[in-house]
Amino acid sequence: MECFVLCSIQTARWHSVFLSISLLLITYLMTLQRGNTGHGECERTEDCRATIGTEMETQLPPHEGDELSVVDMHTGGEPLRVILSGYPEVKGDSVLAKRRYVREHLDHLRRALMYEPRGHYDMYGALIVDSELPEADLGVLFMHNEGYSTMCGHAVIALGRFAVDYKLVKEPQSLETQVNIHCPCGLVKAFVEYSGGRTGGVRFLSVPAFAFATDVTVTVEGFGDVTVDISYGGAFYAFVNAQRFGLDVTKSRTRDLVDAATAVTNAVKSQVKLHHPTSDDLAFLYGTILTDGNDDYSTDPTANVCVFAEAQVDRSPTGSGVTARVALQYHKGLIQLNQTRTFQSGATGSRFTGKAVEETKCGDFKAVVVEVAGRAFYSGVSRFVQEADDNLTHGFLLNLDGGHKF
Ligand SMILES: O=C(O)[C@H]1NCC[C@@H]1O
Repeated sequence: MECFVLCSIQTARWHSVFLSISLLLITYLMTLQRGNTGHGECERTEDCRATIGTEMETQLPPHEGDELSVVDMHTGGEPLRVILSGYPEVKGDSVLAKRRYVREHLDHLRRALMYEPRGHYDMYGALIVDSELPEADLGVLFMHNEGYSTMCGHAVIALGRFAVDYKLVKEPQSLETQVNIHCPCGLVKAFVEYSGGRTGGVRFLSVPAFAFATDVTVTVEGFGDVTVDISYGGAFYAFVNAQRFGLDVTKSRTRDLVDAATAVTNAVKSQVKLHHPTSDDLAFLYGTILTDGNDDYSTDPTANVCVFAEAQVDRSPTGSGVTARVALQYHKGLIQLNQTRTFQSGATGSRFTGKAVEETKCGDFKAVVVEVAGRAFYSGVSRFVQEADDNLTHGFLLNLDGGHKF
């Protein structure tokens, strides 16, 4: 009897321990099933994910000020961050005046979008603005790691698609839709392929391009006297065969190519005075393009690497650089009108084509209209925010040689 009672009590104890463990286990499993997210209304993990997804689309995290929304694209690997919202009104009665305005009053937004943590050293951006030209479909300001460019071919190729896809121009009627883009250097005409409801490759006719000076000798720190050509394709570039530095644009270390090109840029900036017939705003050296030296006409591709702004490396063959290089080749009698050449990026191997299509003038310079063609792709959309107590929110660049830049 005594044993029966004791044994019953013991059995009851075991039952209650078993029951408690079971309850705990069931609660734990239910929590797991709910995703343990705090979204009590969703019963299953998939429902919770869907709920979070919907909320992510509509709800921003804690922040102060306006969000900055963008569409990210790339052309031959070179990024283009197209800014959709977040900028205040850009004042100025011309695209060039607007470029001066953003440099003086809104540069913190360039740094926020181009620099880390939202961008990176080699990020590139486009801000769509109104144009004073009646024939322009849109105006654009270009931005990079140092400031604001006057021309950007890879961006024009991407913006051509963007303008059609985002209905900045009327519905495409034919296999090619024209988009007139007013860049700081002038009106650039882009032609966007359109078929089966999708936009595709883009060709553009740039502003008059000309050889500014050939066989100019400058003294380059670390390399001695170097002979360069200087040409304009909406922006000024110095051109040098990479062999001069014992380098190969497709095989050498990018660091070595950047160092040589940057040294040339510094030398030309300090030793050669540039001028442009239509505006002083255009009269500056944007960068140096190292080439493989294959400038005689050939159906084979010719490679180059463009180092522009503050030692920024173009992943694409550089639309404005191709324009300037074609003008230089034409000036030297190495190519004829309508002879198409293929230009390959030494950085990624991506390709553009380029040809001179018409002779023209730019002030006293004999110039050519150059057509460049390439293809851009979409890579994403983002909504960026800033928190007032984040002291890195305005952007910074990590300097590999030490320190950082804000
Ligand atoms: O394609 C271009 O013309 C541009 N790419 C980056 C540097 C140049 O602005």
